[in-house]
Amino acid sequence: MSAEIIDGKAFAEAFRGRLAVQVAAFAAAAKRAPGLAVVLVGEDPASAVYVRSKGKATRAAGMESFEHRLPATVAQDELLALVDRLNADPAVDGILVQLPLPGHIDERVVITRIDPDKDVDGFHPVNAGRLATGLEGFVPCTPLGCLMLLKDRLGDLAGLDAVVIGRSNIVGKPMAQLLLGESCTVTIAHSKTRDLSSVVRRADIVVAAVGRPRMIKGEWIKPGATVIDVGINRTEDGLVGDVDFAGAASVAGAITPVPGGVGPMTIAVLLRNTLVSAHRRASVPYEKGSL
Ligand SMILES: Nc1nc(=O)c2c([nH]1)NC[C@@H]1CN(c3ccc(C(=O)N[C@@H](CCC(=O)O)C(=O)O)cc3)C=[N+]21
Repeated sequence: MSAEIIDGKAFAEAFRGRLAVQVAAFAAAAKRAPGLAVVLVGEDPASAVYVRSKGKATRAAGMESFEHRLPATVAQDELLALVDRLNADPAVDGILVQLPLPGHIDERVVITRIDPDKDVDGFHPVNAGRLATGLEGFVPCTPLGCLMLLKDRLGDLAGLDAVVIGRSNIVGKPMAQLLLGESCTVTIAHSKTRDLSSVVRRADIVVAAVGRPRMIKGEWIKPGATVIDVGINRTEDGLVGDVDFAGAASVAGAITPVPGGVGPMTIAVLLRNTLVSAHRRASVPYEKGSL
């Protein structure tokens, strides 16, 4: 058996096309475009690439992109002052401070300074709490993108066994919350989990977000399972995921590739969250479920 390859790149492109139509409708109603501010501290080349592709995608969807570049040596207070200005700027619906930040800056302090209602990354503890308690807020882009791919393939997820490998605040924990919200039976596995292969073998849905190249082996996968690979690891053989793709693709029912799977969904959901924020802030109603 050979798995269906879930084409996240094509899905994200189609989704961004639908978003552009909804952005135009928002702009006509609100007399302004949705605005996303991206803050990049330092010159990390990989981060600079992401920030550039976010800016391109933002403009292509008809939104305004405000890019702020600060030197790696910037004082934390100066970064916080920029966040304060963006919080107060009516043209800014979404604020993203690219992580990681230089060592002398406390990421938690910066993230908690962002207005939770502009926190389109969904990283603010208020948004984590809203997700955990079922309140409206912002959900982190990568796990929400993974959920969109899962629902597109599987429809109703209720009752399915889901295993999330990784417990980060950015992917693992919110992914588990989302799957729980869909009435999956959710297991969160991590580096201290005993007998990981047996835990993975139970799962109808496997989400791998550990950041270790090809750690999840094909023999661990239940035949027919859906495998979502969040890992982006730069290795000597190029970009690889957390899942041994060749091994898993021979047993899974469907699997996301790296690249071209989850990554493009992250940016598409960032635009989606920004448009949702714009609607809420401008009190322009939108159809729930259409975004
Ligand atoms: N506050 C914050 N929010 C983020 O969302 C955030 C961040 N900081 N810091 C960096 C990571 C990384 N990230 C990616 C987004 C898209 C791709 C993506 O589209 N990847 C392509 C491949 C790109 C390549 O070739 O490198 C793919 O998987 O097909 C990857 C990684 C968002 N991040």
